[in-house]
Parts: sequence; structure tokens; C-alpha cells
Amino acid sequence: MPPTPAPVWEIIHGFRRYWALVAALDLGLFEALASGPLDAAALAEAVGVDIHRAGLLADALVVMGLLTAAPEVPGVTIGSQPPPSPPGPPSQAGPPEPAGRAAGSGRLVYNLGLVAANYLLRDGQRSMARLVREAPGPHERWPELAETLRRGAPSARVEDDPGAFYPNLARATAPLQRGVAAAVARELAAPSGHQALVVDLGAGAAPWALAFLGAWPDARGLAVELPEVVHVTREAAAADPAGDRLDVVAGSFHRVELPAGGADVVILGHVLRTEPRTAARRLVARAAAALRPGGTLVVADYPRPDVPSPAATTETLMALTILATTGGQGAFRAADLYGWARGAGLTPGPTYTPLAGQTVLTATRPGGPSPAARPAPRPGLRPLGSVYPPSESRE
Ligand SMILES: C[S@@+](CC[C@H](N)C(=O)[O-])C[C@H]1O[C@@H](n2cnc3c(N)ncnc32)[C@H](O)[C@@H]1O
Repeated sequence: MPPTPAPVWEIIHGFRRYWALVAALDLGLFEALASGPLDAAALAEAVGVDIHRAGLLADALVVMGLLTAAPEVPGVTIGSQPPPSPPGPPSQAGPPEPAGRAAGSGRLVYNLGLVAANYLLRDGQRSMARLVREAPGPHERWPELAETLRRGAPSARVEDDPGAFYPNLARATAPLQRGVAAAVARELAAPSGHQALVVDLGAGAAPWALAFLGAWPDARGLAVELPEVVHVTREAAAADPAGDRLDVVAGSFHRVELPAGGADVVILGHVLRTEPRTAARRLVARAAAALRPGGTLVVADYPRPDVPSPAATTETLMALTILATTGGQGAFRAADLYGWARGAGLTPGPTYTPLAGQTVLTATRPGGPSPAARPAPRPGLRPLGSVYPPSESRE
């Protein structure tokens, strides 16, 4: 007996699911449900789409686990009521079907699921709403993937025109990364006895630098970002209460002068994966040279797993995205990073896995305060306190 073709359908459905989600975001469908459940008629009116089409999109989102749908409870008013029946004698076809009626069922009432409530509202604290469009990289690169793999590079690389893609990506990724970065910052003790310096290379909207400055109220920061993208870093700093402690420098992290031996933390947030291996190794060495004794290198990324498995879907597909859209080599492995860090004189420290597939690797410059004053970091995977403390959670 051949196996079921369901896995192939699932892959095709991935395309459909993605575009259904994009449509829902474009229509503001999640916002329409943010203040409570609506029946199909009210939802249709809120998103400006006729009831049949809006209902079908909502049903698809239910199937995808982003909305819930339950039959209306008689006597309970939810959102709008169905529009009154048009005046005049019933037609040959019988009375009009009540709004929102699916064949054979009662009227459905739609509600936001927990994932949508937490991640898909545009102004949510950890919103991924903008990231949905940006995360696959420029969409037009995907249909040419076979040719890209043969040729060794896409027809246009993101880094050829950083101002076209990175500003939107940087803004889109910041809300989620801010929570991750704050959780990591809580794990690292703020140094005492001097004003701490936090350096963020390829800062984007600076979720990492600003989270550290939020956690370490006496620290100052230095964010480096490309001239084509640096307005995003400046915008983010201006909007943040800790932003007046962040110096923003326009330039390449390969060339900008860094404070030799002056930083307590250097962050490489999602930048190594797009660099060719020799450039990535050099960048780790630059970051290491900027650390003072006892200082910590923080690398947040999606390292390629040693063994592919469904459990490693996120990081494996992220690596493929890098190949499809940039001149990078499709991500590095954790062992590569530790090799580069050791080569630069650092000692590997704890590793955290804040979100599915995402790994935060640390390495420390030997020396600094005695272990009594500051516990020596131990290598190995460490649980990270909740990325979202209960008080911030909608769940
Ligand atoms: C994926 S975003 C990551 C932003 C942020 N660090 C984070 O973790 O959310 C990568 C950022 O690195 C910046 N970048 C890429 N190459 C760079 C370079 N040579 N020098 C400075 N920044 C660079 C891009 O402009 C982009 O904002």
C-alpha cells in the first residue's frame, strides 16, 4: 500500500495558509475581533468584504487554529444581529438564508484564538503582524530557488540594496525580539563598579540594545547599523525611554571603530547567518576584541541543526531562506560559532533557546570580576526564565 498523499497536500496548504493569513492581516480581520466575538455579518461589515467571502476566510482561519468558531447561543447578542429580511413577498426560492449560516449549521460566532490574540494584532506588544510579510524574505526570490541553488546565489541579494528590505524587516522583527532580549538581559548580571557598555552590531530597530539598557538602568549603549537602515535605529531609540543612553553610529560592523576592550556585552543579533563564513569568523573576532575581561558575547540566531528533523523545522527553513535571498551560506552551526569564539580567545558560556528554533549563544572573555562577585558562566543549555512574564501575558 502506498502512503497517503496527505504530506504533499500539507505542503501545498502551507502556501494557501500563508496567503490567507496575509489577507486577514491586510483586511484588519484580527483587529475587528480584538474587542470581542462577532458573527459573520458583523465581521464582514468590519472588514468591508461580503458575508460569504468574509465567512470563508474566517473559516479558513479557524481551520488554521487562529480563530475559534462556535454556534451562536440563542438569546445572546454578539456583535451585530443578522440584517432584517428584505420587505416583500418571499421569492420562489423560499426565505433568504440567515446571514452567516453555513450549510446545515446554525450561525457561527468567531473569536480570536490565543495565538492570534498574542502575536497577530498590529499594535500588540509582541506583534508578528508585520513580520509575516517580511520573514520569508523578498517573495520574488522563492520561485527561482532551483536556479539560485544551481547558480550559488539569488538573482538579486538582499545585501545589494539593504535599504529596500532591511528597514521593514528590522521594524517587523523588533517587537518579538524585544521580549527575547529582555529575558536574556535578566539572565546576565549587570556589572558593578563601572558604567556598563552594551554594543549592538547590526542593531536594526535595536530591540537588543534597548532591552539591555532597560534592564541595566545605569548602562549606556552603542548601536551600529548600515547608513541605509540607520534611520530605523534612530527612530526606535527616540521612541524608547532608554534611547537617550544609546549612541547610534551609521556604518558597517566590519569597519566601524569599536571600543577596544571596553564593552561589557556585544550583541550579534541575527547578523552572522547572512555573512560568508570567513566574514562571520572575522566579525566574531572583532566583537571579542571589543569586550572587556569578563564581558559577554551574545549571539542570537537560528543555527543550523546537526541533524535535520521535524523538531528543527524553524532553523532549517530559516537557513534555506538565507540561501534563497542573500549571498550568505545558509547559517552556521553552534559548533562553528563556538570554534570562532574560542579562536578569538572567548570561553563558551550558557546557551538559551527562547523561542522555537531560536538559540542565544554566549561566550565570555576570561578575566574580570572574581567568581565570588559574579558567578562564572557555565557552558551548556540553560532554561531561560519566561520570555513573557505572566503579568505581560494574555494567556
Ligand atoms: C535580521 S536584522 C536583525 C536586527 C536586530 N539585530 C535583531 O536581532 O532583531 C539584520 C540587521 O543587520 C544589519 N546589517 C547587515 N549588514 C550589516 C553591516 N555590514 N553593518 C551593519 N549592519 C548590518 C541590517 O541592516 C539589519 O538591520
